[in-house]
Amino acid sequence: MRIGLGTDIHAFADDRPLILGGVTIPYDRGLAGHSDADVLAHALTDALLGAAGLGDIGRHFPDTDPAYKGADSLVLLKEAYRLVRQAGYRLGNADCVIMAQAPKLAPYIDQMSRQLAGALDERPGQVHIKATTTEKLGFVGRQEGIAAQAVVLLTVDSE
Ligand SMILES: Nc1ccn([C@@H]2O[C@H](COP(=O)(O)O)[C@@H](O)[C@H]2O)c(=O)n1
Ligand SMILES: C[C@@]1(CO)OP(=O)(O)OP(=O)(O)OC[C@H]1O
Repeated sequence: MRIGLGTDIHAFADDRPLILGGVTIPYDRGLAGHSDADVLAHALTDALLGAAGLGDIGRHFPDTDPAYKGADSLVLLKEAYRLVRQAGYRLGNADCVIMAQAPKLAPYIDQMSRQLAGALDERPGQVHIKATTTEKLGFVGRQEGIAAQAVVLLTVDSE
């Protein structure tokens, strides 16, 4: 088995949709980024790449490349996992946490699991997601942005 850790942070921005785990969340602001700024999908992508020893999201999908401007992060996640599978690994499970003071994310968590697992062609039960505030502390608490972390376990693919 191999373990991987991913962390990502994006600042809030006006006039952007808020997309987390492939789900568009109704809110008055979104996140700034070169892609759709799906901070959760990016953290999971980095965890998968890290576990397989394949670097990070910026190495595979640079934010200097116009091809990824406005990119759907689920497409990037899917491509990263294709590389992970090609390297001979398969997802055991992922556990993720979103740090957001607002909005309330609990109603959307199951949908995010389905979206992320769907992009990987794996089962929703393999991608667990949680949300927490930071009790109004720090940049998350001041509602300046959202952070996400993910850990994954990969197994050696026996197929
Ligand atoms: N953006 C968020 C943050 C948290 N939740 C849910 O609320 C619970 C309590 O959060 P605390 O930060 O006060 O511990 C947390 O366990 C989540 O279920 C949420 O839905 N959206
Ligand atoms: C996804 C990419 C590429 O569009 O851009 P961003 O949306 O800015 O996201 P980030 O997590 O800062 O880095 C990865 C980038 O390469």
